[in-house]
Amino acid sequence: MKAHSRSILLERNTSLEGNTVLEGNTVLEGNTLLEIRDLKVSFQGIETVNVLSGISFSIKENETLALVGETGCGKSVVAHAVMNLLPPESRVEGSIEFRGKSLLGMNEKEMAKIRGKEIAIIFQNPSLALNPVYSIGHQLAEPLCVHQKEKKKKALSRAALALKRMGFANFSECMNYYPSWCSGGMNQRFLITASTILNPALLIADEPSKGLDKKCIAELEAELRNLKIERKSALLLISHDLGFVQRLADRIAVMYAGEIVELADPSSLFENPLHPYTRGLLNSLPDKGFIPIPGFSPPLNSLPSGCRFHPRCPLREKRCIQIHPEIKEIGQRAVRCFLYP
Ligand SMILES: Nc1ncnc2c1ncn2[C@@H]1O[C@H](COP(=O)(O)OP(=O)(O)OP(=O)(O)O)[C@@H](O)[C@H]1O
Ligand code: NI
Repeated sequence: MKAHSRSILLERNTSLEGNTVLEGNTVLEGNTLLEIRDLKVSFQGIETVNVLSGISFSIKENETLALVGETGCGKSVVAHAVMNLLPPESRVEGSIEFRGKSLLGMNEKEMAKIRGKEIAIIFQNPSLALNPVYSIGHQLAEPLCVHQKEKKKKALSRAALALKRMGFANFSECMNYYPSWCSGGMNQRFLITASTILNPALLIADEPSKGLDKKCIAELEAELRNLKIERKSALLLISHDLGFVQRLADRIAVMYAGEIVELADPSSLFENPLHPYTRGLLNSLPDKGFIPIPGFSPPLNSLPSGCRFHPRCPLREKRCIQIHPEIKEIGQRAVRCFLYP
């Protein structure tokens, strides 16, 4: 079966059966929705900084893939590259395909048709993403008018229905609220309603749980799970919160200093982390004793030679200092480390 020869990082649709990914111990069937291949992003300023190097991964229909890693490792840049929202001073190489179509080659008009409708994003700061001068109802109805040419009245009633479906018992009242009247948690839920009102095949959520209290995080988690189960959406989930990611993701990609160092399903990753950085990251969790990884992530404009993690790695060998390791596939997972030949 061709599916056996596929790559774990890049799962191409090579057979009519579609591809499979591991979800815990169960196998998910589905077609590849998003495929990122050897993505490189640099920013040109006084000096050129290579922010992403050789990022490759794919997301299937209905799959949740999480990107985790310390601040500044490049998670949001991946999200912005997919949405074609990087600033003009950026240089992008590699390929990003959505349903087999290249997103990088698209002009703004073509991209506008995909944004919101096929791929939606929840940005890192919900209060900034909602417009303060329009009511929630207006902001929810607008994409329906723009993308689906819906009449205002019908769009408003569909918007109210979307809020009801999102679990707002007082959905009619919510339609008239303004973002400044509402809590961060509530705005985050409005934003998810707005982002998913057009039923996108892929939702990108950049730190959706940031700044929310425990109750709001639980609600958010239930909503994201709902999107997956009821609407069959795929999700690219970016988060610092490893517990949140563990509960929601089908696969987790661990990033360090602009590259993926490990990719695995949550139970393999949490029970048997392979990369020394992943091990360090897990040991720094409260229930594992809060042991921080010594040192800091290297600045992206002066990366160390060899393995980017070697200055902080307790297991480094001579070759780690000299040679940059490639990412290698081991069964259903992938790791970038010489410990795994
Ligand atoms: N427009 C830009 N110009 C120059 N450098 C940038 C630009 N945008 C991002 N960067 C740099 O790219 C690197 C990756 O940033 P990014 O926001 O993707 O990190 P992140 O992993 O999302 O971090 P966080 O967890 O804090 O959100 C950072 O070093 C950042 O300073
Ligand atoms: Ni970010």
